[in-house]
Amino acid sequence: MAVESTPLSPATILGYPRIGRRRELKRAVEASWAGRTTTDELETTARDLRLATARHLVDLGLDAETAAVPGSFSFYDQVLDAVALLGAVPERFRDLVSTGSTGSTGSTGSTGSASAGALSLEGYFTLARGEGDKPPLEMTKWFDTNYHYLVPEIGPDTPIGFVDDRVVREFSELAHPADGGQAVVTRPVLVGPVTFLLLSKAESSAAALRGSHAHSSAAGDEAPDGFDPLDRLDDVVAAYADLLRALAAAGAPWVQLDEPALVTDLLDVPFSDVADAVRRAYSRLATDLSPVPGRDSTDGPAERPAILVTAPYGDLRSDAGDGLALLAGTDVEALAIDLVKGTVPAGPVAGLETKTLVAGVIDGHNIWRADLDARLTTLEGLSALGAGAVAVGTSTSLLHVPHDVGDEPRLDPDLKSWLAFADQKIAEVVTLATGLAEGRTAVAAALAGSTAAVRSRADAPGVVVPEVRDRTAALTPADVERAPYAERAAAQQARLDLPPLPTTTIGSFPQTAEIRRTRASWVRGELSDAEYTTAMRAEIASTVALQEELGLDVLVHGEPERNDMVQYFAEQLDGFVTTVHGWVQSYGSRCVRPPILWGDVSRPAPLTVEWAAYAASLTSKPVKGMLTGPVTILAWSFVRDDLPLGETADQVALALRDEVTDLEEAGIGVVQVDEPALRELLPLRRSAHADYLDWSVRSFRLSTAGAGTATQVHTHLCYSEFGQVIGAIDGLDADVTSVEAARSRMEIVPELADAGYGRGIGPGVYDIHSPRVPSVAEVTELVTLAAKSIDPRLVWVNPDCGLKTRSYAETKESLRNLVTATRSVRATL
Ligand SMILES: Nc1nc2c(c(=O)[nH]1)N[C@@H](CNc1ccc(C(=O)N[C@@H](CCC(=O)N[C@@H](CCC(=O)N[C@@H](CCC(=O)O)C(=O)O)C(=O)O)C(=O)O)cc1)CN2
Ligand code: MET
Ligand SMILES: [Zn+2]
Repeated sequence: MAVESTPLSPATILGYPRIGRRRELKRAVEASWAGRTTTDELETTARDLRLATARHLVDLGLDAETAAVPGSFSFYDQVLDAVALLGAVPERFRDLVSTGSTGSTGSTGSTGSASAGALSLEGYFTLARGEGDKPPLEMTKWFDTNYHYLVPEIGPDTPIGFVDDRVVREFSELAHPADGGQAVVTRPVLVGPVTFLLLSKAESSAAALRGSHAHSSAAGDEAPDGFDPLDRLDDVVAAYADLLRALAAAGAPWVQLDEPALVTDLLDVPFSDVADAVRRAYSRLATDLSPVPGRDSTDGPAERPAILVTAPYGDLRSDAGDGLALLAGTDVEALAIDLVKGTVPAGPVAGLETKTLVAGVIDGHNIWRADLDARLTTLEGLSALGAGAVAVGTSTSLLHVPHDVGDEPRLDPDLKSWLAFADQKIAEVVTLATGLAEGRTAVAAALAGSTAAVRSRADAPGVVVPEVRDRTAALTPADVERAPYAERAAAQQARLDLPPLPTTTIGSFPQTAEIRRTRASWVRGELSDAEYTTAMRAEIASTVALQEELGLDVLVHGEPERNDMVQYFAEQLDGFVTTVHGWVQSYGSRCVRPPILWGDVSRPAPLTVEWAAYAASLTSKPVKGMLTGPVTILAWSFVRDDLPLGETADQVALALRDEVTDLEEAGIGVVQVDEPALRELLPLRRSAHADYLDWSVRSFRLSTAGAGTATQVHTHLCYSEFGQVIGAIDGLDADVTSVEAARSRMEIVPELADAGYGRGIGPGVYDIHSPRVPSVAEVTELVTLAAKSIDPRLVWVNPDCGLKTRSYAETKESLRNLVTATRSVRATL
């Protein structure tokens, strides 16, 4: 087998959506979880999907033989896949592991402390979803995206070995398809060893014994003294070496190792430590293992495939150090760099002369059709770097974009001509590769089409709306200021008359299958607008009645009318369009359809007032109006690339500001503006933080500062490691801030107090990511803890986040316990 001679294809992508064009994988996975199908049936569906996808990518122009097609499938998450590959299972799940025969070709368990064993597919899902009293692996945002990965827990004794050859089987199944049809030689994609460990948290042995789990921030806090997951690098690398041997034996010419940890400063690891780890890992994998047969005058087979290391999501070079020079200094055969977010040096880079440079010139994280002419110029300029070869690629995996613009018949044709989803991006990559190899004339028609689309977009009505621009241009510092907090707090208490430790929820109540079915019928035209409104009002009425019965103090309408907290707003604002099939995986089987923000934003009519006012008409308790903030609307949409984000944020903020005024006029005295994505949009490089925090905080304040003194403004943040934005939380100037805190046992409260935060704070006492019902004792303890760390008059009691993904049974019981516990603590104040 002439594996050594396969050069990497000149046109490739770093990854492709795996959920399926019609969310086939989501449906199959959820059916299997619900027990409606067996795991064998799930495996079959997944295999069919992988085969069909690989052949589809070949049809789109990726080469079937030169590893152009990435093997980037996952049942749930690529980081969890690495945990399974390594058998790196936390103590509390160790009973799920079989240590006997694993069915693996290379299950030598290369190193090992505790014996590493393979997880079944059910076991794999159990790590993701928890079971009984065993909480799942924690979930957190993947770089600056709305994708969430599962956080590995690695301790000094965590088993680590090559225990699961799923990747090898997935390669072989496409290289030698059982149906005798088109074979595809893929490039298996794995999280690289350095990134894997940098994203892991230290497993606390104490927590492992208790069966509870260590908290998210300050990983290592409870872990054995001084242990750092990176201490296990040699073990992880040894297991990867075994995997690479197995892939080589199966005939894989290339493998892709993703190392995005190299583009961020946010992991709090000095560059010198990262550099040491990279050098050590890749000297073992790339230098010590032979990529060609017969090295050292032996007749041995190749020991590994050629290696492509990728660094998506940002710039490899920063003030901290030069990650490009670092990678170029290793013996891997190819490097992929992000040329959408990253920059290139002007001159040659030592070490690149023997490597293929995969130039990520097509944006994997946004949906605009590329200016191919400009991108070709960038590609031509890369010759200055002195790489052995240049291939064309995407900046990131295409995981973050929907499948196909052709699937959106309802989009305006002009607008459609400006867009490229995953399949269109593949065509762009292929065109650029042809243009680079054969010259511009070979792709003249495609270049002309791209240029025409870019021009038509720039000139289209709605892209620039003078009235919107005039309004943002006229803003003054006074527009982001409210009266002093003390004055507000007094006016609000006089109006709302709340008890100490007021109880509330974060907004959504369970999105039941019935609500979704009703909306689906309405979207299909089977229900009239009036019938749909009646159904949603009935849902609101029952949610309000439930909250009254439970004895909550500040009620919500429950958000039943929202398909999604961002899509719902985008559907009603000018400047956005939404899609029908544009699903993107957010985590596991959960998907979102990010709206497309294409023009200047304005609000043609009120967005939420009718629903909130209806809820308020049903109760004498205060009802909290519920809006999504400007930063989160941008973070979870595809944003325009022709206007600075800060300016777009101000446009959205002004639309929300008008909504706040309308809510006030409808008699609503409490308004919450959610900003769960404040942390997510934080730039990966520290040098960009001040500017980001400045515009994000300003736009939030712009959206809320029109509120009167007696109107109580709440905000809600979640999915956050708060440390990096703690100053910004104070800067938002909300009267009450609710935050995720149940799993970290309220640690955010003293942190906020130390940072000088002195307004209302609602640390979550109920972890809504799990079906577990918190007991009265547990909530009592958490509330007591919070009231000890900050002035108890500031403390609110609420769940961690909205209840939309929970069932009514759990919700009722949990909220009942929450109210009971609060009353008992109140009695002690
Ligand atoms: N945009 C966004 N990003 C976010 C969050 C969020 O809420 N929104 N939360 C965080 C966590 N991420 C999440 C992402 C998705 C979901 C989620 O529940 N997604 C739903 C889809 C939500 C939705 O758009 N629902 C639509 C469409 C629902 C649907 O699939 N309908 C069926 C038909 C309905 C039926 O007959 O049952 C269909 O189209 O086939 C609606 O309610 O109208 C899912 O994957 O299942 C939850 C959390 C972070 N990022
Ligand atoms: N108001 C929203 C809800 O309760 C906030 C969610 S934050 C992801 O669902
Ligand atoms: Zn939330």
